[in-house]
Amino acid sequence: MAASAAAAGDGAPKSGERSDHIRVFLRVRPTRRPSGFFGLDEESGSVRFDVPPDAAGLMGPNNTRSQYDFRFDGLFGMTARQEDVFERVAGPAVANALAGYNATIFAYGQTGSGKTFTITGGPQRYEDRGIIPRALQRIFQQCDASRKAGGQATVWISYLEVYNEVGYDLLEDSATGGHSRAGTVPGTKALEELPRVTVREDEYGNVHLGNLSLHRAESEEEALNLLFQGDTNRAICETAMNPVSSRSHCVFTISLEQREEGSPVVRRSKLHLVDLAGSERVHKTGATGSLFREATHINSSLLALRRVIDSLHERSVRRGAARQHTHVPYRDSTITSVLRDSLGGNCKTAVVATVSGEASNTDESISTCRFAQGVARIRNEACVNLETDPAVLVARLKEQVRLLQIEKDYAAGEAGSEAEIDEEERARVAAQAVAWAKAGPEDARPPEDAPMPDLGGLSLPRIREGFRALRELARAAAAGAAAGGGGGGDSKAGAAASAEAVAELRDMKHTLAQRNHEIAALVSIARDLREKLRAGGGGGGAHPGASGAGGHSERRPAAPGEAFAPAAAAAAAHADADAGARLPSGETLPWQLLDDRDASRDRFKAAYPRRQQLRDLKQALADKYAEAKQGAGLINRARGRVVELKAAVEELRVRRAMQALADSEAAGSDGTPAATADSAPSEAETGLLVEMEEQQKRYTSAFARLRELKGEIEYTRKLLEAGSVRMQSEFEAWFAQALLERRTRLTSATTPRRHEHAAGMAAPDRAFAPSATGGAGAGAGAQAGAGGGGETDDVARFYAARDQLLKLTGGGARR
Ligand SMILES: Nc1ncnc2c1ncn2[C@@H]1O[C@H](COP(=O)(O)OP(=O)(O)OP(=O)(O)O)[C@@H](O)[C@H]1O
Repeated sequence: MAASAAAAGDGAPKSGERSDHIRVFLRVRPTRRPSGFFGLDEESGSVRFDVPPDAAGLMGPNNTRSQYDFRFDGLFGMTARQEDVFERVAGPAVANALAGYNATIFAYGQTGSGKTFTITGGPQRYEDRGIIPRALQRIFQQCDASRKAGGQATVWISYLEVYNEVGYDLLEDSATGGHSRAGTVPGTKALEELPRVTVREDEYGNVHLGNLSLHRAESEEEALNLLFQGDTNRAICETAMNPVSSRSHCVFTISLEQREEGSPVVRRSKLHLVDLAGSERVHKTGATGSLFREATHINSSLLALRRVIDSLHERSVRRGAARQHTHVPYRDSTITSVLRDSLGGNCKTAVVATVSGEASNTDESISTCRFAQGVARIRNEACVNLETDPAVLVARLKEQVRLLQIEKDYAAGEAGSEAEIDEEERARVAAQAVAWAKAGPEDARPPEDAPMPDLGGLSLPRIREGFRALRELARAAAAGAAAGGGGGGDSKAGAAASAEAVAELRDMKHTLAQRNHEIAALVSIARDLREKLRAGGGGGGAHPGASGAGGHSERRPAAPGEAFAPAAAAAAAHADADAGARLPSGETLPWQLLDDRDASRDRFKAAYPRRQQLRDLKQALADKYAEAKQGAGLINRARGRVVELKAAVEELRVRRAMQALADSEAAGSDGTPAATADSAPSEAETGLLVEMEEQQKRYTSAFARLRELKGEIEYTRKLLEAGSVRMQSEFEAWFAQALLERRTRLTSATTPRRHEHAAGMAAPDRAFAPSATGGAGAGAGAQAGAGGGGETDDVARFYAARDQLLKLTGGGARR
């Protein structure tokens, strides 16, 4: 569904508006080499950096300070569990979103400090699930509970990536499984193929994200599928991108629409979960040339974020007109536009500042803490977003019109048949009238909007019967309150009827016309609203106060033992190895082996740094399946045993009853008192009952665990799938690069060598022609193989042109 999401929410009735500071948390990524330069006091939330004089160089050449103090709303040390982070940071945000407030959580920190781990989770274990999957679980639990109570709850998902100031929709076509380009993994795309999202601000300052698809998720599983789909697209895009430039912000948004049973009031809210790009200063990226310019460009969006934060603080300390006129430069970058409401607007926001505890990162860690302190000074004005659903109002007014029509007909003497009604009908009408009179709380009259009783058609006998029932009810109620209650039934009422009826009829006609007019106006408002939404003002336009936010994925030089980065892939394939292409492990794959794509893939897989991670996932999945199988066996056995025990208890009870009968007969004959059928159960029976209870407990807990396991298996399976897709995509990138490298070497070789190679290399390029099952995934590389050697030259030219373009645009283009 292509729509657009709207941010902010003017026009909606607002209630419970509150001004809150943005909450800030600090999380330290585990490391084997902590610097020891900082201490956390979790109780007070304070952090102290004490940089020894001999390490002052880490803080820059002109630094004279050695001690830095910061205060947070909460601290998470190196041993903090994902579960704890979720409960403290996201638990309140999820509760706020469910209560109708917009909420945002964003992670800020240098590359590799754990932003993605915190927001999305680790790719290795179920326990490493981050805030997004846990938030989805909690939200769907609540929605299911409210649906069971008769309410309505709808969840929508969108996933935005902001790269180089351009927004991309990571979920386009997810609903249909997506269409990938030839050679990429099905359902995934290269970034440039994803639809661009436009950011537009309306006259009220509301931000609209045009062309961002919103996907309705009926269940937690569907929502997780969307998350994995978006993450996979993100990973594939990273692979295909220039490794150092692959820095982006990502915003996962959960939109909620809730209504309690019978209420026309709708609560709309959004929860934005944002993974920002790495915050390290440009010189640290080690980028040069066009990449340096690109890094600067990306960094500028975070600088814009800082400027917004500073302006918001300035605004908060000013008074009167000066305050009103303080300019907040939201429009300076895409991510600040998207986050507009989350910063200083209608939203409850929390920030997780992530730092790495190693000595070499001390300056970045302090800079991250400073940023968080700035954010903590911002106040947001959050309110519950309530709207009255025009459709429900229209239905209500229609009902009023229907009743007025009936009354009008009656007053005009056009009521239905006057035939007498039988006993059964009389009882039914009386019951309807009494039920209507009793609707609503005790001792109160029926609520004004209680639907009128349906007497089964309007006729005098029915109306009389209804009134009679009401009179009896009133008399019964007034029974204790002395005599003289009711007004005598008949007499004068009929006399004045004629004149009054005419006047009443005129009033009713007038009211009827008014109601019809109101309905027409409301229908027209509803239609306009729908048109506006369709016109791209925002699918989320229905949702007040929306905004997005960005996450990030940065490619850094791979740390020892870390996953293989596409950067390494490219560098590896370019490696100066006469003998062949360099595999991610550093080994060499002989050029000739590239002729055999499958064999090359096997070698790549064997050398793939995330191979162990995939193996662990497979093992975890197998373990969980085994546990589920064992649990199912336990359940079956417990259930079988309970059935057996029940039968045994039943048999003992029958025996006991028969014994009691025999005893009572015997007592009748000799005069001793008889045992009764409900005499105390025997020891054997009690033993059976105790065992039955135990088996039932066993059954219940095994069943609960099995239900949990289902979720764990599903999630682990998705992690494995995502890991496999990523490996495939990295292989495609590496393979395309390796083929290109081989071709380049061939063309630059000496004539005799060229002959020598040419004999063995015409085939390889043909061998690389994309097949139905797995063509080239890495863009240009894919084309390289598409048609043999000539086209490979085209690819070489393409790369040269691309490099030229990158130089000219300062990095605007990306592969
Ligand atoms: N608290 C943690 N516990 C265990 N591993 C962690 C933790 N935080 C991060 N990691 C691991 O550290 C590595 C880097 O983390 P992550 O990718 O989340 O960093 P990031 O800040 O998002 O980096 P980037 O800016 O490159 O996206 C990952 O392998 C991740 O699994």
